[in-house]
Formats: sequence, C-alpha cells, structure tokens
Amino acid sequence: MSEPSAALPPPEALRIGVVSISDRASSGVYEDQGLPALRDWLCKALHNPIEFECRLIPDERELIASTLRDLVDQARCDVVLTTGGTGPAPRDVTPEATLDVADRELPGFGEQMRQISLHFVPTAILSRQTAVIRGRALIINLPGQPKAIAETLGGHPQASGIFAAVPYCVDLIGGPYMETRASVIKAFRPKTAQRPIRPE
Ligand SMILES: Nc1ncnc2c1ncn2[C@@H]1O[C@H](COP(=O)(O)OP(=O)(O)OP(=O)(O)O)[C@@H](O)[C@H]1O
Ligand SMILES: Nc1nc2c(c(=O)[nH]1)N[C@H]1C(S)=C(S)[C@@H](COP(=O)(O)O)O[C@H]1N2
Repeated sequence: MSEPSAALPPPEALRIGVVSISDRASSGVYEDQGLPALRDWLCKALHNPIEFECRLIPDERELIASTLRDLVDQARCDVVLTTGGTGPAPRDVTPEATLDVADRELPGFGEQMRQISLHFVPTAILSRQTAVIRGRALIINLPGQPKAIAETLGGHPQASGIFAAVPYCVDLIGGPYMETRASVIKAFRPKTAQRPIRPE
C-alpha cells in the first residue's frame, strides 16, 4: 500500500530574499551571522524548495529601499526577511526604508515580535520592526541580534512565533502555498484554506 504522501504533489518552489543590514558585518569588522541564521531557520522550517536571494548591506536608508525594491520587482521574491537596523540608534533606519517601499503596512507582525521578544530580553521594546506588502510580496523586519531570528520567527512557549502567520498571509496576497514542518513552526490557516498536511 502506498504512503499517503505519495498522492501529494511536490511542494511549490519559493523565492525568498534575505537581507542582513549591518554597518560592521558589511564592512568586514565582524563576520555576518544574519544571513546564515535566516537561511538555516527557513530551510529547517519549510518543505518547499527555496531559492534564496542574499544581500549584506550597510545601514543606509536609500540602499535598503533600493535593495527591497530590487528583490521584489526584479528578483520576484515571494517573501523578504531583513535583519538589523530596527533599534533607536541614529543609523537604525530599516523600518523607515521598509515603509518607503510599502504598498500597505501589516503592523501586527511588529506587535507580535515585541511580545515574543519580551520573553527573551527586556529591551525588546526598543525594536521598531514592522512588516509590509509590496506587490505580491511580504517584507518583514527582524532585529539584528542573530539569536533574535529564531526567537521571533519560532516564538516562545508563551507567545507564538510570527512565522505561523506567514503562509496564510502569502496565500492572501497571491503567492505560492507555503508548507511548514510542524516540529519547527505550525502554520495557522483557516480550515477552508488548508491542503492535506505533508508528513515531516
Ligand atoms: N549581521 C550580524 N552578524 C553578526 N553579529 C551581528 C550582526 N548584527 C548584529 N550583530 C550582533 O548583535 C549586536 C547588536 O546588533 P545591532 O544591530 O544593534 O548592531 P549595531 O550596533 O547597529 O551595529 P552594526 O550595524 O554595525 O551591526 C552587535 O553588536 C553584534 O554583536
Ligand atoms: N528576540 C529578540 N528581540 C530583540 C533582541 C533580542 O536579543 N532578541 N534585542 C533587542 C535589542 S537590544 C534592540 S536594540 C532591538 C533593535 O535591534 P536592531 O537595531 O539590531 O535591529 O531589538 C530588540 N529585540
């Protein structure tokens, strides 16, 4: 008898932009840990084959905005995750650059990330992170501490990770069907939007 998974079509391919925004990592003062942390977490979390578009850039508003435009409009990314530049320091301008390229803002992502992060650090409230839609792409800011990537995407026992809401958001804006591994993050979709669950 065949496995139930044999009847499932293969998962849809995804294009994901990952952007590390750091003056010091981009100039070689320290080695960038943002891009590897983003890629590792996403590869663990998703069944979908992923084509990554990776960028390591300094904290410059115009450059961040043009990078995001390029990733969505030219590289056709379905999702873009940034890390870094969300705090209150003068050179932290990632949220401003993200809003510069936005069609619409999704403030709930930033609100939930601050809730989650308070379970890890009291300085969580210093992050001005947000999320926006540009065209058919979802762009989300994450804090710059490399450990904050898994913390905010995956969550805490008392605060669900923001990635749980990403697949349904991407459905709603016309992107590919994202399939997560429940052992890493369980995606939430209303019953009417669910397809059969792929075994781990
Ligand atoms: N891309 C990165 N790779 C490795 N470590 C990082 C990275 N970004 C931040 N960190 C670490 O997290 C700490 C806090 O990050 P934060 O984003 O506030 O840096 P920053 O003070 O804005 O400086 P920079 O933009 O030069 O990274 C840094 O001091 C560094 O130890
Ligand atoms: N989950 C999580 N959120 C976090 C942190 C962290 O270590 N983990 N660091 C906080 C700190 S110290 C700052 S200053 C802000 C902004 O960080 P950024 O400027 O590196 O984006 O994110 C906050 N959010």
